[in-house]
Amino acid sequence: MPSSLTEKQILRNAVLAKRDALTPDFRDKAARTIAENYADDLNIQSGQVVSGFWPIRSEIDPRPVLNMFRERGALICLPVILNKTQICFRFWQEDQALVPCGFGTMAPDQTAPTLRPDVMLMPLAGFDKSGHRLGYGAGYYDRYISNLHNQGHFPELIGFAFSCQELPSVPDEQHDVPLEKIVTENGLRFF
Ligand SMILES: Nc1nc2c(c(=O)[nH]1)N(C=O)[C@@H](CNc1ccc(C(=O)N[C@@H](CCC(=O)O)C(=O)O)cc1)CN2
Ligand SMILES: Nc1ncnc2c1ncn2[C@@H]1O[C@H](COP(=O)(O)OP(=O)(O)OP(=O)(O)O)[C@@H](O)[C@H]1O
Repeated sequence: MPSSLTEKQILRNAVLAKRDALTPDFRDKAARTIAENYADDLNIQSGQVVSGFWPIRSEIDPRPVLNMFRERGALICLPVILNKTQICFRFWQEDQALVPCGFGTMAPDQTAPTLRPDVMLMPLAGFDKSGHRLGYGAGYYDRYISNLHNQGHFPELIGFAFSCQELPSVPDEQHDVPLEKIVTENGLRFF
């Protein structure tokens, strides 16, 4: 719906400006606070496939949390941009070199196995109190998750963000897949 797309773009610009304004010190502390205080509550089990992301722009850095999960036996994977509509996730082993993958992202090269996440730590521009997520507007995650749902696989979806990215309301379109949880420097919330 064109009116809804316009509204999403306005919200995206406003919330990204807030995220861009956070200081480097605040960002580092937020990423460490989540790892130290809230990562345990996400209850990741050994053997689970967990997708993270390589932070771009002013995104929160999930790497401290991903390292913890890896130490506890989770298999960590990162998104790879395949083309204008599709992403996949490749296994990221400790100390494995990454290659540039578009839009500033880094990911394992094509020799790394493709994995299907059981738990997805989702990057986002904004979120609201009902768990609706606003991305960069490319629809990559919504499309990927809808394909998994069609295959009968329902990963747990966890937003990973700064608390200042909360919006009063994100327009909910039919293709938007809601989050189950969100973790910010202020704690873990369930929807
Ligand atoms: N860290 C991270 N990795 C990720 C995502 C993400 O949101 N964060 N993605 C989540 O989907 C996928 C990449 N999606 C992206 C989509 C758009 C833009 C972007 O910067 N778009 C430009 C417009 C580009 C153009 O003009 O064509 C923009 O919004 O200004 C970046 C990543 C996979 N990897
Ligand atoms: N399951 C889907 N199948 C086909 N097209 C889709 C699907 N999900 C989203 N899209 C398309 O992707 C575009 C962007 O959607 P939207 O604005 O919701 O992206 P976003 O959630 O901000 O981005 P992302 O999922 O990449 O983080 C829209 O044009 C939408 O029609």
